[in-house]
This record gives sequence, structure tokens and C-alpha cells, in this order.
Amino acid sequence: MKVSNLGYPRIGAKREWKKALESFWDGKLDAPGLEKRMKEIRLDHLQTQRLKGVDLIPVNDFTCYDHMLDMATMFGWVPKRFNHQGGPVPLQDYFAMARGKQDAVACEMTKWFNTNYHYIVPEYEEEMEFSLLENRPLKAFREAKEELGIDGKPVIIGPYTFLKLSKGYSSGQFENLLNRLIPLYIQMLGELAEAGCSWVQMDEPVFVADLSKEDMKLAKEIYNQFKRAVPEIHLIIQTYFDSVEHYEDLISFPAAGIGLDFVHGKTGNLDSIRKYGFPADKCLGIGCIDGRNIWRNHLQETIRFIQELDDFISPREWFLQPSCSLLHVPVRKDQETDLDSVLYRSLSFADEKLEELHLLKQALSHGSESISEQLNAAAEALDDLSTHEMRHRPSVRKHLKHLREEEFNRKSPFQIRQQIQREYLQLPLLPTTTIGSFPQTPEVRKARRKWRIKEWTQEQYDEFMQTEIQKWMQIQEEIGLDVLVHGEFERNDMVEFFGERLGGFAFTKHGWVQSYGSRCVKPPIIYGDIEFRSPMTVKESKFAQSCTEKPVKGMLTGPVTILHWSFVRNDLSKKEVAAQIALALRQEVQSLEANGIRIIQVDEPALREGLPLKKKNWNHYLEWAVRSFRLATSAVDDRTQIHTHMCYSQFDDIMESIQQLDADVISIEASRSHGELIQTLRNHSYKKGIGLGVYDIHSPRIPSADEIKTQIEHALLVCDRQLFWVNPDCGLKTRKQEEVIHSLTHMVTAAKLVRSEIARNV
Ligand SMILES: Nc1nc2c(c(=O)[nH]1)N[C@@H](CNc1ccc(C(=O)N[C@@H](CCC(=O)N[C@@H](CCC(=O)N[C@@H](CCC(=O)O)C(=O)O)C(=O)O)C(=O)O)cc1)CN2
Ligand code: MET
Ligand SMILES: [Zn+2]
Repeated sequence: MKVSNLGYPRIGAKREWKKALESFWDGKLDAPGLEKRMKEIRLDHLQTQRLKGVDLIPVNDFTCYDHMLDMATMFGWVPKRFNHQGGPVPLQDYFAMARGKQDAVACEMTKWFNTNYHYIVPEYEEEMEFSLLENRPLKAFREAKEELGIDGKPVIIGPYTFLKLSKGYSSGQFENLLNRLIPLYIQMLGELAEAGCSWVQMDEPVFVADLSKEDMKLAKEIYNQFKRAVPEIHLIIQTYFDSVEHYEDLISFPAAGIGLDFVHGKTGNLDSIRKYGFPADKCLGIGCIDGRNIWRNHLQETIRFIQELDDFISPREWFLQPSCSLLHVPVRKDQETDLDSVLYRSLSFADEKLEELHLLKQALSHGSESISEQLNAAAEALDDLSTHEMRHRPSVRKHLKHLREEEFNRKSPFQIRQQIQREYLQLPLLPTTTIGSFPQTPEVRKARRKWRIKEWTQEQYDEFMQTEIQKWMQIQEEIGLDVLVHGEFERNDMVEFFGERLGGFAFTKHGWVQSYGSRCVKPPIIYGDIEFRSPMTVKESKFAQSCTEKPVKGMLTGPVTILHWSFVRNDLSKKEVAAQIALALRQEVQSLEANGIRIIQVDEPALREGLPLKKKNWNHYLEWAVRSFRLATSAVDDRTQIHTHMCYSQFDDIMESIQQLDADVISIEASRSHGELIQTLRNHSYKKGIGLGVYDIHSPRIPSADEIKTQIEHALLVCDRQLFWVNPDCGLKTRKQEEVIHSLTHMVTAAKLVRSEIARNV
């Protein structure tokens, strides 16, 4: 029995990794300085894992930005626009692919399966040469060996997953490209074997998605080739986030081990094991500790579960492991000194999870009695949580039980609302707007910090916020935008902010998780029933509206997004928790309307992300997700315009459900995906207001008016101009003031140019 870890958070308990990267980008740290810092952090994480008793310690899970980008650059997949000169990709080109540069737009970024982690999408281009420009897993393996004497287990994205998650090729090219990748993998594995590496973890999470039998046949052929070429490497094919789709095929692959998720794919994987058994010549990686959530494990139940499995299968060896990489949870909990003690005791972050695995190993090797104290402590902590008074609020439960169907519907259908809103809002053709946030400058963050640590009074803080809002109202007026926003300066994060103001949530001080690149989030913890306390956003929106004649958009985060971007209790279904959040938001929407806000945007960027990985589970999810949005937004008058916003996702699968949200206007991220959304809209005509993002906000690059104009014109080929809005891809909180002003000025110029061309032509 071994403890195996699948991946460790990169960011560091104090976000050292993030800080080093940002210093480098700001020019405060040079390249050797960055390399040095990264190495220290990397080694420190290996040390920690060794101390926690991990037998198979992952290496090459660390990265300077994203693990998919690492794979792509290692294979020489650098799109021409980055003008890479051959050889190992230098940091500068590597970061240019991630973040863009003035003469080259960044590579697309999208959700890693159903998580809030975003990866850089590898982009294939015709004529690309495939060669192993460097062997990163080998480097990582050697480093761990030389510096710490650790025999690391390199983690590599498997070829099937790598290619499935890439873009730029047609389905007919898939097999050919796969065949061209094989030699690179073989070279990589061969060099690892030569260096004395024995275990390699090949991540193939796409094996849990809806693949065909043909796919599995093709995949098996690859693994046969690996086995033939590098027999001495022990490959573990690792799956996660759901149950394996064609389990009976996967167990016949020539691998030394197979890793399964027994948390998020428990029923499916268990059914498969019951039906097909598990090969006695392979190791079973048993993902039994939740790598996606922060609750302590009920160790006794887990032991029982593994013992039951042991009754009917006899793998060569058991690997006790988290259900997936620990990338998705914060580093360690001992920094959380202000939490409710019952809640604190029921938590387990990455380091605690590794301790839990070690305890499981002890119990399973030496009997449960050997750790009975720890087992009882875990059971007791979870028991105390389940009887916490926050867990059950009768008023909320009662309200939800008695909802009437009309509470999920607007008063009139869209066509009627559209007429009424046109009168009420008096907007020009192709109205311009932004998605909500303006730069969260160091000054804004400092102000929040001073307020948080009580160095500033509420009045001082409010005054600062008003000044900031006022400044940006004026900037927006000068730029000539049509629908203004207050800028979200008062928010640390679009989810955490609401979590701090609603009943039933707790929030941590250091519970950071990587979202993309150096950007992190601190997901709030939903541990009780959710309750609206008092208006959360009215003060700022109302103030902003008092500064202008133009309509100000109120700005809320939707129920599905709050749910997905929080750590959620697991004694209630997600559907029930979403309904509780929706009910609270409904009251906020009503308060905004009552205070003269004529447009309210309810962001749902995580709607697509929450989509189950298997199609058969889609309908159920989409149904409750849509209903919760409607519950949150339907209480308003016909004349109040409801907007929603979504980003970083492929939308073609869910256009129908987006339509059913019945929002009057949706703004969607579109620019990094280079026109794919346009294709989607060609296939599904969308009959409500829509703004396709006209420029990428993740890049410091400033788009020209011409380029934006072209984007608008392209969009108008598929969108009705009477329904079209002009806006950036997403909020602007990560940008600098000057970048924002220039970009938005170009955007408004572009919109005006298109308007006047339309006027000339009719
Ligand atoms: N939850 C969530 N998920 C999301 C998004 C999102 O906005 N929220 N957007 C999409 C992309 N993801 C993103 C995720 C994070 C950030 C982001 O900007 N994160 C910030 C942190 C935001 C935050 O909470 N900031 C705190 C401050 C945190 C902090 O570092 N405080 C320092 C002090 C800071 C100072 O004095 O300057 C400290 O306490 O020591 C605040 O503003 O109050 C960052 O990593 O830098 C952006 C996009 C998808 N998923
Ligand atoms: C990730 S979606 C962000 C929407 C939010 N209103 C913002 O502008 O930041
Ligand atoms: Zn967005």
C-alpha cells in the first residue's frame, strides 16, 4: 500500500509563486531571479510532501503558468504569430503565448473540465514541426533526485487528452496528429527511463468524457506503442472528475496502474469494478480523498469502502490518493485562525488531505485500532458540523417549499419587454457598455486592506469608494459609453464579496486557489442554509446612478456561479443550494429596482463550467441551473432590463439553455476563440439582446479601433443589429487604468463608425 499524490498546489501557502511571477512581469525581478525563486518554491513543496509521508511524489506538476502550455511549448507548438526562433521556448515567448503581446494575440484560455482552473489551449497550425524541444518531466525528475534524493513520479498530460483539448485541426486530422505526437512521448519516456525513473503518471481525464469505442481502440494502440518502446517505465493512466466511460477497455491497456476517481465518479467506477473486476497485474490508484472540496474525510467510512473493495478485487498494489490533483484546494488550514471552531475542525486543505491519506495507509496496513483516536476525531468533527445550527434555517426551507411557478417567469415575453425597454432606456443602435469591473489598482486593494484591518473607519472607506466611482463615471462619460457601471471597486472578488454578505457562508484569510496564470481566488465556504441579510450592492449602484443621466447597470453574481465558485456543503444537493442562493439574490434584484436601477446584470460565467462531463447528466443540471437564474431575476417589471454575462467557455452545447434564461441581453466572451462563437450563432439563431466581446481583456495589449470595427462587422453577419451590443470580453479589473481608457475609447470609436455606416446604407 502506497500513498500517491497526483499534483500539489503551485501557488504556495502565502502565494509566493504568484508574487514572484507578477514581480517578474512588472520588471522588478529578472529572469534568473524568477528561476531561482521558482526552484525554491518547487523544492519546498516536494519537501512538504515527503514530510507528510507521500510515497509517490509528483514532479512536473509544477509550472510557471500552466501545465498544458508547458506541454505545447515542449512539443514546439508555438503559433507563427509569436515568431519563435527554434530551440527550447524562452520564457519571453512562453509568457507571450499565455498573455499576448502587442503584435500577437494570446492563445485561447478555457476551463479545465468542470473546474474554475483555466488552461491555455494548445493551437495546432499546419506546417508545425513536432519535436521535443526540451524534456521538462526529465528536468523535474533530475532536480528532485539531485537536490533532495527524491524519486519523483513525473506527471504528464497523456497524448489523448492533450490532443482532444487542443484546437486548430479538423476531426479528420486527429489520428494523424496523434501518430506524430507518439514519437515525442516515446522519446520523453525513454529519456526518463534512462535517468532511472520508474513511475510515470499519464493524466488522461478525457477518458471520463463521452468517448467512443473507436477512441478507446485508438488510445489503446498508443499505449501499446509506449509499452513496446519503453517497457521499463511503469505507467499509471490517471483519470479524474468522473467515472471512466469505457472501463472494460481501459483495464486492458498495457499499463502498470490505473487511477480512478472514487469521489466524483464513485457510483460509475464502482459499478464497473463490480461488473468487470480489476486486473490482478495492475496497481489501482484509488482516489478516495476529495481533491475538489475542503471537507475533512470520514476516514472510517473510507476504510470500510476500501475493505469492501478488497473483498472482490486484488490489484497488484493499492495506491491511496486524492481524487485529482490538489491544485483545486488551498494549501493548508492552520493559517485560518478566525473560523468558527466547528467549521475549522471539519476542514481539510491540501496538506491535511495528505495527512489523511497517510492515516488511511496506517489503518489499512496495521489495523484501524492503530489510529482509533484520529478516526474518532474525524467522525466527531463531521458530526458536529452536521448538527451545527447554521445547517438548517426553517424560514429559508419553508420559503423554497412554497414557491409558485409564476415566480420563475417574467411578466411578459421578451418581444413585449423589448418594446417597453426601448422606450424606457432610449439607447442608440449598437449600445456600448462594459462588463462591470474597472481596475482593481493597488490603491483600491490597499484601501480595502486598511478597512479590513480597521485602520480605516467605514466612513473613510465609503468616501474612498465614492471618489473612485465618481472618477470612473466621469471617465465613462468622456469616453462616450452608453450604459455605465459603477466599477465594482468595493469587491475583492465577484463571488467572495457576496459570500461575505450572505448568511450561511464563511470565508478564509488565506484559502487561495489558482484560477489562471498568477490569478487566484479565495472561494467562500457554504456551510449553512443561505440567507439574505440586507442589500449588498444598492449603496454603490445608487451613488453611481446619481452621478449620471445615462443608465447605470446594477451588477450581481448569479446563483450558479456563486455555487460553483464556492466550496459547497455536501449534505444538500447542488440544486437545493442554488435555489437558496437564488432566493437571496431575488431580494437583491428587487432592492436595486426599487432604488431606481433600470438595468441589472446577473453574471453567470460558471454556468457552462458546471455542465457535467457526461451528456446523460446534462438535462438535469441545465434544468435546475436555468430555474435558479430565473428565480433570481424574474421578479422585476417588464421595463427593467436583465443582462447576463458569460466567459471562457464553449457555448454551442448550451445555446438552448442560455435562451431559456430569458435574460434581455447577454454579453459573451468571444475574441480569444477567434470567431468560433460566430459559427455557433450561425447554427443557433439567438433572438434576444447579445453582445459578443470585441476584444480580449486578459492581455495588456490595446486593440485598435479598426480591429474592433472588423470584429463588430463580423458579428453583425450573424447577429441582428437591432439586438447587438458592443462590449469587451469580460470585466476590466485586471487591467491598468491607461490600458482601459485607450481600449474603450477605441471600442466606442469603432461602434460609432459602424453606426454611421449603417445609417448611410439605409
Ligand atoms: N471567483 C472567481 N472566479 C473566476 C473569476 C473571478 O473573477 N472570480 N474570473 C474568471 C477568471 N479568473 C480570475 C480569478 C481571479 C482574478 C483576480 O484578479 N484575483 C486577484 C485576487 C482578488 C482578490 O480577492 N483581491 C483582494 C486582495 C487580496 C490580497 O492580495 N490582499 C493583500 C493586500 C493587497 C495590497 O495591499 O495591495 C493582503 O491581504 O495581503 C482584494 O481585492 O481585497 C489576484 O489573484 O490578484 C481575476 C480573474 C473565472 N473565474
Ligand atoms: C468572470 S465574469 C466577471 C464579471 C464581472 N461583472 C466583472 O466585470 O468582473
Ligand atoms: Zn467574464
